[in-house]
Formats: sequence, structure tokens, C-alpha cells
Amino acid sequence: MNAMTTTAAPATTPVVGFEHVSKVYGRVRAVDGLSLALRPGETVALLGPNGAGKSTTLDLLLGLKRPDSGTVRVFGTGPREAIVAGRVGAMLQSGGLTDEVTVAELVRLGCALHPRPYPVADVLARAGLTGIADRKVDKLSGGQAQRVRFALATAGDSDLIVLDEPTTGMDVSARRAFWATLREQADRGRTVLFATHYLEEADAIADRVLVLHRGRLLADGTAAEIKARAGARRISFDLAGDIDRAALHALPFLASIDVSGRTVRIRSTDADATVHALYGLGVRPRNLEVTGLGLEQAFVAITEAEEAKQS
Ligand SMILES: Nc1ncnc2c1ncn2[C@@H]1O[C@H](COP(=O)(O)OP(=O)(O)OP(=O)(O)O)[C@@H](O)[C@H]1O
Repeated sequence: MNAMTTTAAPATTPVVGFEHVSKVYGRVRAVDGLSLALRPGETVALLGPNGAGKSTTLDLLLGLKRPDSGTVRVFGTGPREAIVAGRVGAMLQSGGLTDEVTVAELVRLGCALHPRPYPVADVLARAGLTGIADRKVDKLSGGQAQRVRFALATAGDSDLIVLDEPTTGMDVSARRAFWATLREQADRGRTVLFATHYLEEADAIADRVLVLHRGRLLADGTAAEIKARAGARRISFDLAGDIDRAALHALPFLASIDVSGRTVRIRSTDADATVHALYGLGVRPRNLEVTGLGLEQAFVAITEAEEAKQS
């Protein structure tokens, strides 16, 4: 075929598309000009300190709130249309569960309301609820109630699963089981978006991490990219002889440098290049250590830098 006539594959419609979306409460800009696109099959973590706008973003996505400006599209349509079509399963933070019914009754209702439901027994089993299926919903522990919310979010074959701090209140083993189940959903091609305060969950589970701060997107990338962006590798070594301090400060990719006596501590966005340049200076470092930071420290570094910029 003539290369000139080859047409590129049409760009896939984003699962979720926010364009310049803002939501204002009085003087608080809960979401501030947010643009983002989620691609099919991604597992995306939404991180941010308290009040960053995570819940508001998810509420806008689900059509529970309307933006003051900008557009929200879900599978190319308005959020409500996507939900009515059964394309979205959601687990919200504080969604009240009807008290007077049993777990099985509530899950049966969730399945009945879904256009493409899974069998009730499967939904109960997947959420680890089979053993407490006959229990009244108001008798559940916090973690068990969370599992019921998860069952309702996965009652049918939805293409997008949205979860707002899903593991709050779950113990470690419940949390592990929960993520294993969600992984299965992701492996079946579902797109998953979850807000969390547990950075280790984002690190372990998400293909992509979005960091929100004051309603704006501060970072968007893999956990590794976000760590790198925060200057998330630390280099430390002792100086063996004299060295021109200015040359040390001019090393490439420095996020910060601290020289204390003979000990040098550096945060670098590209540790390999920094160490290479160090040797290039003729420095023979002793006790050289290069360590990575966790996502948590990277997240703190990014949000603190933003706070410092704004204050
Ligand atoms: N209904 C509302 N009325 C007034 N202000 C609101 C309302 N909902 C949210 N806000 C404010 O908007 C901002 C964003 O809130 P949001 O709940 O989206 O943040 P969050 O990132 O989910 O926080 P958290 O991690 O604490 O759940 C906060 O300053 C909050 O106080």
C-alpha cells in the first residue's frame, strides 16, 4: 500500500476526558481548570492531600456534581448517559447503605439494576461476602461495609470502575484481597480509577498516578516517573580529599545538595548522570550510596514544593 494513503488508526476515545474543568464552592476552587484523559485499560491512582479535590473530581466524573466550567466526558458522552448505559461501576466514600436489608438482598438489587449483571453468587464471592450474605447491612463492621460497596461497584460488567478511598477501614488482609480482586478486573481490560491516601497502594497497583493539589494536576506519570520528578534518588558519599565546592554545586540533575564536613548528601533527578559527572570531576567518593525514595516521600516533596511556590 502506498504509504501516503495509509490512514492512521483513529485516536481512541478517552474513557474519561476532562477539559478545563472547574468547580467552585464559594471562595474554594475545589477543582481548578483540570484537564486529563484516561485511556482504556489503565489503572490510575488519584493522590492528593486532604482537600486536594479528589472526591469532587470523582463526583464530577460520575455526574453527581456539575462543573462550573469546562466539560466532562465519559466514553465520549455525558457522565449520566455512561452510567445509565451501565458502563461505570462506582464505589463512593460514604455512600449510605440501606440498613434494613441483608447483604445478599442489597447485592441482588445492585445486580438487578445493572444492564449487564454478573451472577449474584459470583459478586458476593468476589467481594468476600459469601459468609456474611444473610447479615443485616447495619450490623457490618466498617471494613465489611466497604466490601459491600465494592460488590455494588462490581455487580455487573462495567468498563470503568471508580473508587473513592476504597480500602479505608479495611484491615491488611482485607486490603490485600481487595486489590487482588481489583487486579483481576483490570486484567480483564477494565479501566480503574481510585482515589487513595495510601501511597504504597498507588505504588503497587497503579500504572499511572495523578497527583492533585488545590484542584490542579501537579504530576501525571508512572510512580517511577513521579519519584524521579521529585528528585527522588538520594546520593551520599564522603569526600576523600579537597574538592572545589562550586564544582559540586554545579553537578547536573541536582534537586538539592548538602555538604556537611566531608559528607555530601544529594537529591538527584538522574542519579546515574550525577554520579558519572562526579567521577568526571576527579572525585573519588568513599562510602557511595544511591538510594531511591518511596512514592510517599516523592509525593510530600512535590506538594511541599508547590506550597512553597504559592506562599
Ligand atoms: N459541598 C461543598 N461545599 C463547600 N466546600 C466543599 C464542598 N465539597 C468540597 N468542598 C471543599 O472543596 C475542597 C476539595 O474537597 P474534596 O472533598 O474534593 O477533597 P479531597 O481531595 O477528596 O479531600 P480528602 O482527602 O480529605 O477526602 C475542600 O477544600 C473542601 O472543603
